[in-house]
Amino acid sequence: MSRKKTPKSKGGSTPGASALPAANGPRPVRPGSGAPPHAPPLPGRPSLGSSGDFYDVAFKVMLVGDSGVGKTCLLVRFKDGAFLAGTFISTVGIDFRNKVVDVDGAKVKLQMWDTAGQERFRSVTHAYYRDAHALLLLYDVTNKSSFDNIQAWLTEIQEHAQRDVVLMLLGNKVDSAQERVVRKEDGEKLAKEYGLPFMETSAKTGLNVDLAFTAIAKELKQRSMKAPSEPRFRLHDYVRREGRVASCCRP
Ligand SMILES: Nc1nc2c(ncn2[C@@H]2O[C@H](COP(=O)(O)OP(=O)(O)OP(=O)(O)O)[C@@H](O)[C@H]2O)c(=O)[nH]1
Ligand SMILES: [Mg+2]
Repeated sequence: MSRKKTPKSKGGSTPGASALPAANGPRPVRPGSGAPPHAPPLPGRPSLGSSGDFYDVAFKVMLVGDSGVGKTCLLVRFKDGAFLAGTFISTVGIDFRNKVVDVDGAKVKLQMWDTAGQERFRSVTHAYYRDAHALLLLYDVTNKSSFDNIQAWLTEIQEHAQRDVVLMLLGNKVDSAQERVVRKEDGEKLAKEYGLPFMETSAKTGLNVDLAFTAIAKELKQRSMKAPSEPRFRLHDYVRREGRVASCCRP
């Protein structure tokens, strides 16, 4: 996979681009951050997390992609069911949130790492790749350069993440139909090229947000706890079958 040179995204940065602070500079991370997770997956009987949550197994899920594609909003939508409208506050370094989800009777704790898309924090995020069990790679359907940069992100993932990391491509902000510049077909084509499961999402409306995280949780849970008699979970098929299409306006 070769690193593709691409122009800088609007308000964002590319992996491999030079470090340039945002025009108005990043501000501190949003409240609600927890302590960094450190435990490996823990198949077995329920454990008690530091925040008092019981779970059977824990996994680390990392969100990556250009600055402004909606990583933090996607995470907040999944965790709290809310949309962070208003002023864009760029993530500084890395932020952490936990959520325990029920997957086929098992309590799966997702330790979610929200990375900064800005290039100047890239060395911080590099350190976390190798411990991630799953990666959600986002682009913004209203921002062509964030889509063009996916190839460079994949190169970065290949360099720093585990070989068997679960990876999913998400095209976010599909609610912004008027501003859409990346067609769903283009996302599908790219995903197919790299053998990735793919969905379009909206942190604003919640479209496919729970599904993306649930699909990841199912895949990871099966990898660590699958009973011999249990049929194999097929992530691609699940995502294709369950994924919803934005109800309006294809370009
Ligand atoms: N319309 C629409 N806007 C969104 C959506 N998701 C995020 N946004 C907006 O896009 C901007 C950036 O969102 P963030 O979630 O902060 O972006 P990020 O990827 O975390 O950016 P960095 O922290 O800099 O890497 C904010 O103004 C959000 O309100 C979405 O699904 N639809
Ligand atoms: Mg962010």
